[in-house]
Amino acid sequence: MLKQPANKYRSFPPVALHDRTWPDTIITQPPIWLSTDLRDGNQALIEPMNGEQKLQMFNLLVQIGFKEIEVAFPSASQTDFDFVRHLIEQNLIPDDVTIQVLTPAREALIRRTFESLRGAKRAIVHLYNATAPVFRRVVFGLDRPGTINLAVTAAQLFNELAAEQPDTNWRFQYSPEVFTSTELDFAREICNAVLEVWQPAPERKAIINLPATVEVSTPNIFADQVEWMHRHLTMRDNVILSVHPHNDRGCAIAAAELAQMAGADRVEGCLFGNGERTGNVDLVTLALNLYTQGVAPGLDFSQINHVARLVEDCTQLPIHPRHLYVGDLVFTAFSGSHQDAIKKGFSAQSSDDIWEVPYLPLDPADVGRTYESVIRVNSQSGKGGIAFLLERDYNLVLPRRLQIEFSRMVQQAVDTHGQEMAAADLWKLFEQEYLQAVSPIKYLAHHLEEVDSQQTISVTLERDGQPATLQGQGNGPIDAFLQALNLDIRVDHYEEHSLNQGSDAAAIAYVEVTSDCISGSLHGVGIHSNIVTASLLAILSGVNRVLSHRR
Ligand SMILES: CC(=O)SCCNC(=O)CCNC(=O)[C@H](O)C(C)(C)COP(=O)(O)OP(=O)(O)OC[C@H]1O[C@@H](n2cnc3c(N)ncnc32)[C@H](O)[C@@H]1OP(=O)(O)O
Ligand SMILES: CC(C)C(=O)C(=O)O
Repeated sequence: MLKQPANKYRSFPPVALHDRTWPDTIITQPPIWLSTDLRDGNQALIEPMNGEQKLQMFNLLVQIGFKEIEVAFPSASQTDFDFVRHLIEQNLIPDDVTIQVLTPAREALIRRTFESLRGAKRAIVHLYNATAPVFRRVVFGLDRPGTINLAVTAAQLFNELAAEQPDTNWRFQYSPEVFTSTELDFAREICNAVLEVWQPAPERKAIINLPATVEVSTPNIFADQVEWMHRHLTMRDNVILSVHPHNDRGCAIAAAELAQMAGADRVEGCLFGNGERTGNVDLVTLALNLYTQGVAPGLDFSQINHVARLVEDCTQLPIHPRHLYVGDLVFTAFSGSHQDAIKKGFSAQSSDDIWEVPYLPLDPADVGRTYESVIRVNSQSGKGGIAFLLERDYNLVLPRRLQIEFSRMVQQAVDTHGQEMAAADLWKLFEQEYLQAVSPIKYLAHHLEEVDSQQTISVTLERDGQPATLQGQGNGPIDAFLQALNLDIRVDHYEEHSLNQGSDAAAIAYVEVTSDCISGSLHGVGIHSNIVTASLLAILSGVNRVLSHRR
């Protein structure tokens, strides 16, 4: 890399728009959406879609709710031309959907484009030519008037060819390609010249589309450019102002949002940001950004995984696991403090509240994702996440101090194996550590009697493989059992809850025990359909663990 990049690259000049209004605007409604997955998205694929894939994608876009879909560059290839014919001849375009096609400002290609649309009920024909100085100089060898002449001549041909097919409801769109690098006064001049030819009317608006063909500035500058055009275009009332951001600096989403604040009525882009180089603006993210601001986007992503898999099939491009809203990991927290806050957030959230679960800007259920993957445990996790998984999948509501104790064991296990632990792995470890702690003392049976509000217990145990029956008395079964055991072990804390519902519900008991022969405390856990038996099992689990942890 250069030590002095300024010798090779220059910064983008700001727009002199000191009374800009867009910073104070709030987006309260969705833009008109135009999907260009089948055109700009398609032209960026290693292998462009075949007719079957194009149809699959078209049907998906219709299902999602797009009303304007750029379906092809008909003069580019027979596949594209045939696809447009197929849609029209097979009557596959719903009445509320308008197809759009793109053509450069070249006579033969414009004629071929109109030919592809023969018999269409409605269509948007989209004309483009590059207008930025480097293109005028290097690509076309044209000065400003020459460039305007190219666009105007093409626009006139649009009028003529449309007149030859009067049964079609035509709408026209013009893009000064590379608008972002075009002088604003020239962009205005060429757009106005094209509008002059088309003479749009309120019931037949023209679309002026401002492409960030290459994103070259911060999004606030793009917003200034859009606001400037919004204010300076003639016939603005008869124009739908559209934007077409690419993502070269990674700001396409911001650019599209600020552009809407600056006056854009319409946004062109692709699902999941497919498109030339770094992609077109991601329409899924834009729509869900609106949704999480409480604005209905008019596009349905309630089964986002289905959309993602189909798009991957058609484009042969994988979606990154961290891709906004859709990636496999975007609703997943591994880190302990995040998991703790999410767990608490879920408990505090009720279904009719404003969504306020920490770290989750969107309820995964709204896009058809389950809560399954929200919390996953690895070496970065803490007690909150572990407790969440055991509660969600096994109905365990672990006392806080047991959470702390068990999370140390989990930490040790993930440190040793270096791998994620699923809920089933956590349960296995929990079972091993607490429920299978049956040595040296194993419970076999008990009998309990109450005499004069004193409990008398007779317990049959196996100690080091030898059967033994012990008797004890106390003011409750736990007290009586501890008396019967006659060990240096105290129960400091006891909790119990049912694991499932109904008459065959099992109970789980948790005890925290202390002893002079260990430092601190340890927990024991027991599960049984009889609540007293569950408590006795929990005490024995605690006792066995103390005996095996003895100093
Ligand atoms: C930013 C965008 O995404 S714009 C859309 C870009 N998409 C595509 O290019 C995909 C489809 N394109 C194609 O299939 C082909 O490029 C075609 C069929 C359109 C044209 O193919 P060819 O005739 O072989 O020309 P080629 O691809 O080399 O295009 C360059 C020529 O078109 C001219 N050209 C480029 N854009 C335009 C335009 N918008 N209007 C008029 N002429 C244009 C160039 O000046 C150049 O002309 P020259 O040959 O006289 O120097
Ligand atoms: C044709 C135009 C709209 C385009 O695709 C671009 O400039 O990126």
